[in-house]
Amino acid sequence: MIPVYVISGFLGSGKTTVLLHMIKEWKEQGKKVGIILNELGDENVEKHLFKEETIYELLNGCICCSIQEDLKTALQQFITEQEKNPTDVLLIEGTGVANPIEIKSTLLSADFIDQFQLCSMIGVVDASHYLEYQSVFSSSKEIRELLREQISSSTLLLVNKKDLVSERENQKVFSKLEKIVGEEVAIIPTTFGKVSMDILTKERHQTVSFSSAEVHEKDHVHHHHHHIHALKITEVTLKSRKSLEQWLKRHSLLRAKGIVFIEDENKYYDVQFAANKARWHETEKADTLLILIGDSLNVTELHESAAIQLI
Ligand SMILES: Nc1nc2c(ncn2[C@@H]2O[C@H](COP(=O)(O)OP(=O)(O)OP(=O)(O)O)[C@@H](O)[C@H]2O)c(=O)[nH]1
Repeated sequence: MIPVYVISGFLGSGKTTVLLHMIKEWKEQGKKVGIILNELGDENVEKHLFKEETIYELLNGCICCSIQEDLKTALQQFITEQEKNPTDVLLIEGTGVANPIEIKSTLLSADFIDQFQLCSMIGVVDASHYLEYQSVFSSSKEIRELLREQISSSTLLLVNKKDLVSERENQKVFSKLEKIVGEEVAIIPTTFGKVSMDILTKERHQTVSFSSAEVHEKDHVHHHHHHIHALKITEVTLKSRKSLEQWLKRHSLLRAKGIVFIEDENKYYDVQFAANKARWHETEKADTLLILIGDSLNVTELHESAAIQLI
């Protein structure tokens, strides 16, 4: 049976960061890692990060309606590929708006239960935005419910971005999370997802393998998160980095990522915008594009505004 680790968490919480950390550690141990990535939007802008791994992508994941079918196909492909190209461990990263219960129930279904061993459901929480996302004043009911689902289905919680919060706030987030998951689930504060592999890979299936009746019942609850949209803009040339940051903030986007060309500097950048902060890394020449993700986006208006003010 192939060990599987599922990484879930809200948009921009640090899932990919944790994933890269785990891959690096496993590679150092000589293990071969397979990855299934589920991206919102029909393009995986982070593909360049996984040059050496075998990736199975579920693009344009409209989570609740299609993920299970797509995931089944990807898992079947993975099993077929195992014969030629054996992998020691499989990592699955959901989109920031996926409900991990759907991933869990697929892995525990009759088709796969003998092939995969679900070792842990790792939930990543952004400590610097948790309280805001839980507040009735600053987030929608949908986002609050989704976060709760992501948290309550985890068997290990990483409270990431510890560097951005005070000890007091960290403690507050910790207590709130403990109320949801109880004392059995370890809650570990992290910065850039750094945590020892012993903690990450500790077997936690007592809590993972819940009864088949429960899986069945949960399977039939449909969780719709259709208000969260992804929009792709291609051929992105910008005057300055600042102009994009201001534009993203003005439109209250939850998340943006992509590769853009900055005219003022004559350089290409990989940009990651999460929790109202942008991070820039210079990159090689590439096709430019931006994926924008937000709650109840007005797609037409955004396209028009981007065309006038941005590009
Ligand atoms: N300050 C700080 N930034 C972090 C930390 N962890 C991740 N980041 C940054 O936060 C941004 C989002 O991180 P990702 O790992 O891409 O988040 P994700 O959960 O995969 O995001 P989605 O693809 O939207 O689901 C990136 O710019 C990271 O470099 C952290 O602990 N502290």
